[in-house]
Amino acid sequence: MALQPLPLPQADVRLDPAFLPPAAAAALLQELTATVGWRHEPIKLFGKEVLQPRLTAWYGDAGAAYRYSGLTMQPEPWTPALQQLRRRVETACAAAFNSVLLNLYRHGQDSMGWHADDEPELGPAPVIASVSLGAPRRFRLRPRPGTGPAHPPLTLELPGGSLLLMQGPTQHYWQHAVPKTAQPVGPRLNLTFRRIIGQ
Ligand SMILES: O=C(O)CCC(=O)C(=O)O
Ligand SMILES: [Fe+2]
Repeated sequence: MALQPLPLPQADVRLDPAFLPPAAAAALLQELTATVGWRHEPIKLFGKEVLQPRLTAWYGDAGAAYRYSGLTMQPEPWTPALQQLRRRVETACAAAFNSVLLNLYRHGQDSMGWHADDEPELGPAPVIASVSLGAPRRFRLRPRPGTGPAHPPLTLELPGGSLLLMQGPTQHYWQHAVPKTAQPVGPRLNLTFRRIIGQ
């Protein structure tokens, strides 16, 4: 299959629900779950430090540092499995990436709140390629409050092995989220490949 565009105004979002063959997706999920250096990072929420509702890791080229809360964060070096996936994603997206953020949603209570990936390090039109492994979870898109187009929110189900590409003006005009679910769901591992520009 190939990437198919979603009909959203002021956005360029494309989905391939079957990017990785099931056996390859299952093997990669198993390998990454076991070998990635997962962290449980705190975030500030309304002035209080709480743990993020998911585990994270960050890999990339040595030059792909980014600033976060006044700290310069250095990525872990690419593992062979992540490097191979990066090349495959680059070919499918016709884009180059120098880092990947991994999120492990351990169960239905792990989630990601509404946000846009619009950090200055990602440049004016970020290209974000998102690979999902494991349990399917809902992925929501909504117009950015204030600047987004008048359009209802959209809910997608991202299955294991899928590839979602967000590029062009998407991060300017839209936000996305992975809501919690009361359903019993197994772990889901998501990788967002990014290009960090200019140090
Ligand atoms: O888990 C997902 O599908 C989304 C992850 C995401 O939005 C991010 O890492 O910025
Ligand atoms: Fe995001």
